[in-house]
Amino acid sequence: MATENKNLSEYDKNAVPDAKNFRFGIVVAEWNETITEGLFDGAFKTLLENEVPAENILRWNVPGSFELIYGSKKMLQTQNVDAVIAIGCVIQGQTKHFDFVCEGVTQGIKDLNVQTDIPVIFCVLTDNTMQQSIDRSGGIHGNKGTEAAIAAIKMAYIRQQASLSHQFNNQQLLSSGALQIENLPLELEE
Ligand SMILES: Nc1c(NC[C@H](O)[C@H](O)[C@H](O)CO)[nH]c(=O)[nH]c1=O
Ligand SMILES: CC(=O)[C@@H](O)COP(=O)(O)O
Repeated sequence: MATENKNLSEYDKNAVPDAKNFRFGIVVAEWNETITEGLFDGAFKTLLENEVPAENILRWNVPGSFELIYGSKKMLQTQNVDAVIAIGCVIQGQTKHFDFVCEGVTQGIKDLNVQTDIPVIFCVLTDNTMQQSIDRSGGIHGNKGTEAAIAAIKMAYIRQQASLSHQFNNQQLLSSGALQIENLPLELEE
């Protein structure tokens, strides 16, 4: 479904997990800052609407979308966060640079999701025109920042549940005697 048939800001609040104990990092690219500030506002307000305390939301700025990769990596490596939202806006110019920035940041954020334990949400507009970006950062098509905040809450919840399930399974195995301490599987680094 294309964005033009979906409002990016619409979501079912009853389908959003309890987020008040989660901590979120938001890395914001300064390129096209009128757009990225609109995306940040959408994400920040949505997290607050879902009872995330403002003090549980950490923001870092980076120069451009390509730097979202390194900024998100250092954020999740050094800060106590349950998910990171990477916010950027890439708009087609006169050259192929757009293609390389978009592909690079897409692959880089994908790699962080594969290689680390913290979900990194892709909130990067890759638009042909400024008007398309305006429409998707609080305009007629809603705000992709809102969509990203909901995704961040849902992925933080999945990470939490997966960790609890893993711990419970180990306890079950221990209490049943099927597994002895000495051969308990190594805990994944948090
Ligand atoms: N043209 C856009 C850029 N370009 C800059 C790169 O993201 C990067 O900062 C630079 O290549 C140095 O490494 N960035 C955007 O976020 N949006 C653009 O439209
Ligand atoms: C995505 C970009 O880096 C691009 O907007 C820069 O513009 P240009 O391709 O005209 O150099």
